[in-house]
Amino acid sequence: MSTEGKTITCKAAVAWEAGKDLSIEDIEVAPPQAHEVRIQVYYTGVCHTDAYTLSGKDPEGAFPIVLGHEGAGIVESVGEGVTNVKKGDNVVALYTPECKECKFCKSGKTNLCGKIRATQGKGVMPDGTSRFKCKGKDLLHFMGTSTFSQYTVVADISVVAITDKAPMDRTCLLGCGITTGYGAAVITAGKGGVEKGSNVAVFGAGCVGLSVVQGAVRNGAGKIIVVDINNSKKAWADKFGATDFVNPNELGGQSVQEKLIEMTDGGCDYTFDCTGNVHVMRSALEACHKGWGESIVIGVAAAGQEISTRPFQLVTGRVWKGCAFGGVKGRSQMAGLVDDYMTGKLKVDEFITHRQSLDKINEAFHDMHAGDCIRCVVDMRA
Ligand SMILES: NC(=O)C1=CN([C@@H]2O[C@H](COP(=O)(O)OP(=O)(O)OC[C@H]3O[C@@H](n4cnc5c(N)ncnc54)[C@H](OP(=O)(O)O)[C@@H]3O)[C@@H](O)[C@H]2O)C=CC1
Ligand SMILES: N[C@@H](CCC(=O)N[C@@H](CSC=O)C(=O)NCC(=O)O)C(=O)O
Ligand SMILES: [Zn+2]
Ligand SMILES: [Zn+2]
Repeated sequence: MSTEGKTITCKAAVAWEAGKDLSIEDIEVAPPQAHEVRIQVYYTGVCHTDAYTLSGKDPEGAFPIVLGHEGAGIVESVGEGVTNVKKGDNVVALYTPECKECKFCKSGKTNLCGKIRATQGKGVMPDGTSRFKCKGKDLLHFMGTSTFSQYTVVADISVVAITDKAPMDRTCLLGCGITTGYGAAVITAGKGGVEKGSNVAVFGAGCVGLSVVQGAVRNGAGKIIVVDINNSKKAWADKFGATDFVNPNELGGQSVQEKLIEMTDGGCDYTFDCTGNVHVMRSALEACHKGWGESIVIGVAAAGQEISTRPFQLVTGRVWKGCAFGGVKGRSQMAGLVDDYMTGKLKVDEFITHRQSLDKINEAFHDMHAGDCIRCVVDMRA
């Protein structure tokens, strides 16, 4: 029996309040309105940003909410006026939408689309309302995607169709972590990616950091130095093609920036913060080469946290920049990433260290904090 045009009751992991476990609930998901798409979510990754918002440290975090933003699934139905995807398409949800017509999209300078950012940040659909209800209460949407529900509704500009040949338990990870790190290295850094032979340091060897390493390898970087406080990450760094590993806690009196400057004859051409720690961000900037070194902030830091350095660091030519979703334009560039995955040019499977079913999604959050987890994929149908 078709569910088109009807409210669907399904399971979802609801965050009722900050700092508490998610609760598996039956929720009602309303049909998609004009320019909206209802997706049956098959798989979702759990990203540190979900944990960050759940912790209560996100200034935009509000509750109750359906978190999750790293999801793949199949379009169940579309609202009026939707032309970019159709019922039955395999899709990836995009927390960085691409309308192709706003000032940002047309600028050619950024992947940040401005069309629905304000409502997305408030946890509602572009018309200002929610499609989720539980126990008579509206639930908020998260990052325009809310993939911790078996069905979700997203704006049509927040979804991209991909080949049905690609396994969804892998493509879900292209919805955030892998794309973010890889894009930061091949799109955001420099003038279109790190150049061949350049020296790179990656702070934090999680899914995002290892994806930066993957991008740096792809672009033929010289030294690729992974910096992490967890020695077990050395094996991971090696696996993805890093040339060196530094544990900042094992440098005696030397600072990590001094160590990296020493290792690279004056400093790195590119550094990436993939930790979300503002002190690490400072080290990453100061480890850059005088005159041209660029540091890219990817990590998300809590409300109230600020970065600082001596302005002299910038006066003498180091550059601080950052990116969301790696600078990748989801609707235009996702198919290329999926192709790269399917043809063996982009590692994805290698990031999956843990798997859980929806009813065990809180375990996925615990896995994430355990130190041996790169990504946990949650099967939303189990
Ligand atoms: N800008 C964007 O678009 C996106 C941003 N993010 C953000 O990127 C960050 C990384 O995400 P993810 O890869 O999933 O996170 P992970 O926690 O998996 O990776 C972070 C790594 O950094 C290590 N680390 C922690 N402190 C330090 C330190 N002082 N020096 C060096 N390494 C350190 C951690 O070690 P340990 O294992 O010991 O904790 C861990 O290996 C998060 O802040 C996340 O919110 C994520 C996706 C998109
Ligand atoms: N509400 C948060 C925003 C945190 C943030 O920067 N998010 C990234 C994506 S992180 C993915 O895992 C992002 O897309 N930023 C651009 C944006 O427009 O939000 C906060 O205020 O800290
Ligand atoms: Zn994420
Ligand atoms: Zn736009």
